[in-house]
Amino acid sequence: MKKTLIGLLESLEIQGNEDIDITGIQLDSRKIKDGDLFVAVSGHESDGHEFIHSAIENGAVAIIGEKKLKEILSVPYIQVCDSRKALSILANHFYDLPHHKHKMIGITGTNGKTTTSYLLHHILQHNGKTVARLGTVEYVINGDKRESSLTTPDAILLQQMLHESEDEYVVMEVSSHGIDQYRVHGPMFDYALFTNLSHEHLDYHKDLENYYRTKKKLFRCLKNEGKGLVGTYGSWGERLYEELAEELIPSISFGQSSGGESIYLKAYQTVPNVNLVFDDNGKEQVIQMKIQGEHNVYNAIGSYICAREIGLSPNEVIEALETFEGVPGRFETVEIPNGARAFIDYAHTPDGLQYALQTAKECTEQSLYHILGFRAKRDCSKRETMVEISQNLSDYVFLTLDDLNETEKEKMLAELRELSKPYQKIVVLDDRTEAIAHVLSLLRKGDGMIITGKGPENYTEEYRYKTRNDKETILKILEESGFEGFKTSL
Ligand SMILES: CC(=O)N[C@H]1[C@@H](OP(=O)(O)OP(=O)(O)OC[C@H]2O[C@@H](n3ccc(=O)[nH]c3=O)[C@H](O)[C@@H]2O)O[C@H](CO)[C@@H](O)[C@@H]1O[C@H](C)C(=O)N[C@@H](C)C(=O)N[C@H](CCC(=O)O)C(=O)O
Ligand SMILES: Nc1ncnc2c1ncn2[C@@H]1O[C@H](COP(=O)(O)OP(=O)(O)OP(=O)(O)O)[C@@H](O)[C@H]1O
Repeated sequence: MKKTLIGLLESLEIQGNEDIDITGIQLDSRKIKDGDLFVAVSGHESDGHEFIHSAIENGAVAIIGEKKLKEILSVPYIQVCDSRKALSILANHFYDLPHHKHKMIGITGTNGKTTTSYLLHHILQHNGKTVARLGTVEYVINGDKRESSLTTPDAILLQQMLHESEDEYVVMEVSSHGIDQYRVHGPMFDYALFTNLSHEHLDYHKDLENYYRTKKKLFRCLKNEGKGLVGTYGSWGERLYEELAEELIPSISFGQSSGGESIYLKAYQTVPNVNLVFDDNGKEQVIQMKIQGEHNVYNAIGSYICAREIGLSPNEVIEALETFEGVPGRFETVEIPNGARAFIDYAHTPDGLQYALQTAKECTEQSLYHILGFRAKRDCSKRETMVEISQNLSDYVFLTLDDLNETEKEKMLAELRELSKPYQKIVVLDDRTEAIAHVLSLLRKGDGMIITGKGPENYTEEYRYKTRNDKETILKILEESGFEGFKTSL
């Protein structure tokens, strides 16, 4: 790709005569190549403006920043009000407004983004459409899988992938960080889907009101003909739906009750599998899925409504939903030959944990064992509530390590011990894989073990078992114990 600086600046409405070629845009001075434009942002950890010289040394031919510099640079410097916003606009233009090529579906909410994006991907693909999917687990473009760096990639990577993608549809998760940092910006979505909102990321947003307002901004990124799809099974969704109506942003709701919607849930069952009965424009429909849990009732109906809005028939959507196998690390099940079960789930918020444990409890006839930890340097204010939920819904609780995020192990263990103090049945174990081995040795017919927090994510710490993640650990221990014929849900 090649664009002129002045051509790019026109999109920012800044005058100038810097007639030089720009061959790439970078946010990180370490990634700069000859001919790139470097955008300096005032970050949360460091200040991008401090890396301007290093960017120039690495080959940057122009710099955009939001601070007045004390010196004159050897390359043009353009000062803007907000570097991240400018970056979003520039990246969009650099890659020729690639959202126009696709039907774009943005999914936001505290929980259920990944699951809903997988459901929609599956429904559309099952019906012969080509689909890109961007989110926490991976980025899939033109059928190729790439490692995901952030749930919502930065504006440069996002626009680059949208440009590269030849897919008709793009289903992407939009995090509140992504919205706040203008990784998405401007009218780029055909559909914006809100799943729910609950306690999460308060280290970043400070309170739920700010968190909500940030999520709501996604609905300002709808294209002219775009539509909002709002889960109203929680009070924040109800509020959002009302506010969008007041602001004349076309949207439809999905939830438990009929508030005049054309599609609404009539009844459902959550275990052994999700079964839904709902009304679609006066006709009763039934879906029998392979996945479990009340939360997946809402994820299924949200994806159903989106697929119907896109133009698929009820049968086309239902047939696809009934063949959906599940999402890696989202209530993934391992059937142990002695009649016990293990569940791996990515729940890392109080609300998600409530749903995950409730589902595990419903799937377990005897005792339920819960193994959980907390990622260090992430919203600590949710930890006490999560421990309380675990204490209430499981019979035995084991607190162990999650991603330490460069925190001292002893410091984290002390925090876990403090959290466990009020509860007698909570045990703190420092090796996640040993905690799994210990609980596996206790499981009898009818018992369940649920491990939450990491889903399919790989360990960042060294443990006794040299496995990469919770699922691998379970399978390795079962193999070593001589169990044969165990079945996994994915
Ligand atoms: C808290 C947060 O959101 N941080 C994001 C933010 O980083 P930042 O503002 O703190 O950047 P910084 O590290 O202070 O550095 C400032 C600038 O200096 C630049 N720099 C830095 C060093 C250097 O040598 N040269 C250089 O140019 C950096 O590239 C950056 O542009 O902007 C960066 C560039 O876009 C992101 O990579 C970074 O995500 C970090 C890695 C992160 O962990 N983010 C998480 C919290 C996040 O965004 N998660 C959400 C999902 C959450 C969820 O729903 O679970 C996501 O969408 O992934
Ligand atoms: N609709 C929902 N409501 C509440 N909890 C949910 C819902 N869907 C999933 N969960 C719970 O949240 C966990 C994470 O689900 P999922 O990955 O789909 O959410 P997410 O919004 O993508 O989260 P993240 O952005 O952190 O990856 C699941 O493992 C489950 O425990």
